[in-house]
Amino acid sequence: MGILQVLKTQLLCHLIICYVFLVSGFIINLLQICTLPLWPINKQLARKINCRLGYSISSQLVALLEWWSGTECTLYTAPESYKLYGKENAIVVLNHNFEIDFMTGWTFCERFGVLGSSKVLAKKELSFVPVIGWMWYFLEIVFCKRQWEEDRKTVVQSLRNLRDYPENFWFLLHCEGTRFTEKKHKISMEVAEKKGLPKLKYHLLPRTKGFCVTVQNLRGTVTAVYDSTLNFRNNEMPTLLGVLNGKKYHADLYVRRIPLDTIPEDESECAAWLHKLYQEKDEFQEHYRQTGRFPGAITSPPHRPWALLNWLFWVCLLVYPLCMLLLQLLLSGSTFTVVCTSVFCLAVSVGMRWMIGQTEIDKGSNYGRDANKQQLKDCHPPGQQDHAIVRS
Ligand SMILES: CC/C=C\C/C=C\C/C=C\C/C=C\C/C=C\C/C=C\CCC(=O)SCCNC(=O)CCNC(=O)[C@H](O)C(C)(C)COP(=O)(O)OP(=O)(O)OC[C@H]1O[C@@H](n2cnc3c(N)ncnc32)[C@H](O)[C@@H]1OP(=O)(O)O
Ligand SMILES: CCCCCCCCCCCCCCCC(=O)OC[C@@H](O)COP(=O)(O)O
Repeated sequence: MGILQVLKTQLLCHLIICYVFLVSGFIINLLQICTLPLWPINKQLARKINCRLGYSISSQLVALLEWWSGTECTLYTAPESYKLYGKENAIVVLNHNFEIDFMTGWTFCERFGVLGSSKVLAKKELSFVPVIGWMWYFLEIVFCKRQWEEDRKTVVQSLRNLRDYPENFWFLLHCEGTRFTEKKHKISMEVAEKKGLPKLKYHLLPRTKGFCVTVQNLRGTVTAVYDSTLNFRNNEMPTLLGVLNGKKYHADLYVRRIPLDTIPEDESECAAWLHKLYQEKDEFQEHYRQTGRFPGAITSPPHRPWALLNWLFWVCLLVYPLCMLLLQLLLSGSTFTVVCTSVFCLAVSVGMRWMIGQTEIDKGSNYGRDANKQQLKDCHPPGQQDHAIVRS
């Protein structure tokens, strides 16, 4: 192991990275608040400014993945589709199996110049995560409680707001609605069985409502669906802590560009279309499992330097004052100040660890596991309900 690799595993480095992320994030959140008076005067300008500010936060995670951990991101796609990436609005349908799939998605956004404007249908809980969740308010991210009756109105309204968005954007949908676990998979396949749908081996059954409503409301704004299937080589199960420790992973993403006008307008046909898409995605994963690659040509988009430059800018700006502060603190000789600062640093570290915990699958929600007992009941014929509940 080289010196650099050892350095990457050091707690001090992690603390500095987290400090830079947090402090720069709070500064940017503050700048985003400063754009509030601009919204009623010049909404499009406010949106463009927020895209740049948002970029300055999310690109730090891209820099961490690309430059710190050196993770390789390979794209399998048709050359004729490749030409259009970044030049049109698109809905991205992505499997949800990995703790860092959001970072990998962001890395592809960065390579095609749509990172600042990228959107997602995200669970409401993420809006409370400091820095990223707060940044998302200003980027008009669509949040859902994953309770359709409550979500219907807000999701439709938020999608309609995106119709005149001034920048090209990719709107990400994890139609499975939650990350893959064996338990959730088992329950989800029980639902599939009851609905007479073919079983999926590598995916949970997709929830169709979010997809159908997105297609409906963004028709005319978005030109294509990017069916994206992600996997990592050699059965790697990447984690954010692994990335922070400088571990190099190998992401493979297979993307098919599907023109939006080929997707049925009728809701039940649209839902059936999505179920069929997930069956195809399952076959691609099977192909990957068997051959170690996806079908199609490899057309890896080049690295761009901007994420790294942005990160270095914040490091230069924030690390020097930190050193001065710590030096002054030590020289002050006040035990009280030193203890208070240590407690403060400890609290920040705990907060940071909590944020990282948001990405961890084993700390994930019960959605699709226990929370959907009622829905499972609805799918079961009378008499079989208790069995399903006990197993959930
Ligand atoms: C060239 C490169 C291309 C691509 C690059 C890749 C990516 C880059 C793109 C963009 C990046 C942008 C941002 C990335 C950054 C961060 C993202 C990080 C994470 C955020 C992600 C999340 O938060 S995921 C969780 C929230 N999102 C969703 O849930 C979306 C999917 N869900 C839906 O659409 C739902 O329909 C809903 C949320 C709108 C409503 O939820 P609800 O639970 O009420 O669902 P339904 O009413 O649909 O559910 C009931 C139906 O489901 C059946 N059911 C019951 N139990 C189960 C079960 N266990 N499993 C499956 N199905 C079940 C039930 O029978 C009902 O069936 P119906 O037939 O009646 O619908
Ligand atoms: C350079 C900085 C290093 C420090 C990084 C701190 C990062 C904090 C990141 C918080 C961002 C959270 C995005 C997580 C996305 C995600 O994957 O959410 C899960 C949901 O889809 C589904 O949840 P679930 O139902 O629980 O599976």
